Amino acid sequence: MTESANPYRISRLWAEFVDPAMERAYRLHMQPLLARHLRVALWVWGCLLLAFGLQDLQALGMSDEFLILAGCRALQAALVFALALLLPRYPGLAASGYAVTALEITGLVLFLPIYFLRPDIATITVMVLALMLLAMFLFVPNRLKLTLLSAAVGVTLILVSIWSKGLGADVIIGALILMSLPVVTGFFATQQLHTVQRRQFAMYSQARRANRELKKEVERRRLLEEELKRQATTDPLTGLFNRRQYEMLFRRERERCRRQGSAICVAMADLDRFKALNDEFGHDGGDEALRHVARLFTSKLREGDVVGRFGGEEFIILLPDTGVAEAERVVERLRQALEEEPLMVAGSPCSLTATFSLSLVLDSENDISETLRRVDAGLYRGKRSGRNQVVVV
Ligand SMILES: Nc1nc2c(ncn2[C@@H]2O[C@H](COP(=O)(O)OP(=O)(O)OP(=O)(O)O)[C@@H](O)[C@H]2O)c(=O)[nH]1
Repeated sequence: MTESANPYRISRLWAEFVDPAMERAYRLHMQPLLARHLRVALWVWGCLLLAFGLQDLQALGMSDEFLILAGCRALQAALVFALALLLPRYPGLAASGYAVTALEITGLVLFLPIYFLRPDIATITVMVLALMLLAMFLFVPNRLKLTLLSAAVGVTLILVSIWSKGLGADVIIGALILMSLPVVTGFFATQQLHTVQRRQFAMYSQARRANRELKKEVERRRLLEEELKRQATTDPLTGLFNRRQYEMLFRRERERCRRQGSAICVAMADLDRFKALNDEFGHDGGDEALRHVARLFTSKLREGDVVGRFGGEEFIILLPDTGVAEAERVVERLRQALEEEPLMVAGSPCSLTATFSLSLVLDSENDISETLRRVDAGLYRGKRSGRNQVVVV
């Protein structure tokens, strides 16, 4: 992957993902946490504003100066609490950062009057502002570039205020150095924190993506395995069990019936004069007829019964837990259904019958081929004596 195509690349300066979509995904992921942290910061901020108001009252009494400062603090506290109350409903306000930035800049503007109204603590005011700048970086969750914008506004405002009071360049430079310290410290500390958080998110996203790919691969392999198993066990033309599978099913059912003391019968069906049908409708028409027979047999039998394709136009039917009399009824039902169900081959109706032979599996027979030898003889008899009938051997 080239550097520019890497969606996890983080800008060194602003500690944000270069890819806007990834940055959006990160902020959406962090939104609940950011909203929670911001709420706490806002409540602390609002309470501090009110506490400072009490201190102003103590120092200034009920003077005009106090009322102006109190008005500024009350307005700022109201805005801070309003955002804190809005956050649970609109957590997106925390992730975008614009609302917090507007609040920070308003806060800095409303903080300034104290510098003019209480000249006795002007130096302390500048130091408090420096602390506020540091707190903005470290405790108020916001995007780094937006916090830097707020800090730049704060520094400019205080420097202009100092200048407007007619103080010398040395004082202005001193204030600038004092302000730079928290801004630089806060900037680099936040930059590191944001970079680490985004790296963690990148690792989390990569792990999630790898997990998704893995799940897809597992599903693909499962389907492939199922398909391979289906191909290994079924006849591709009719979808019926192939010889290997019905021989295995015979052994299993034979064993189960033996344990449970129940009977098991095996039947064979051979389509009558199938060669003629092939000759008349072509090989494709013959295939269509074979699929029709497979569907018909499967639909007329019980779930536990087994239908397989022996080869060509011959079918095998295993009837577990079934005695000869019942098996004969079942097979006769198949014969009649085949005779009666309309079969359309290549759009034309065509009559199709089959000769059936069936037998009970004897105690001595453990392999289907032993039973089939006898069943096959019955089939031969049925063909010779007119076809379209059920022979019990
Ligand atoms: N279309 C198609 N025909 C098949 C397939 N397998 C075997 N056949 C055809 O089935 C026909 C079987 O013919 P025969 O064994 O002579 O038997 P029949 O014509 O059904 O005559 P009887 O069994 O005596 O009633 C042959 O023409 C084979 O080519 C197959 O998969 N598809």
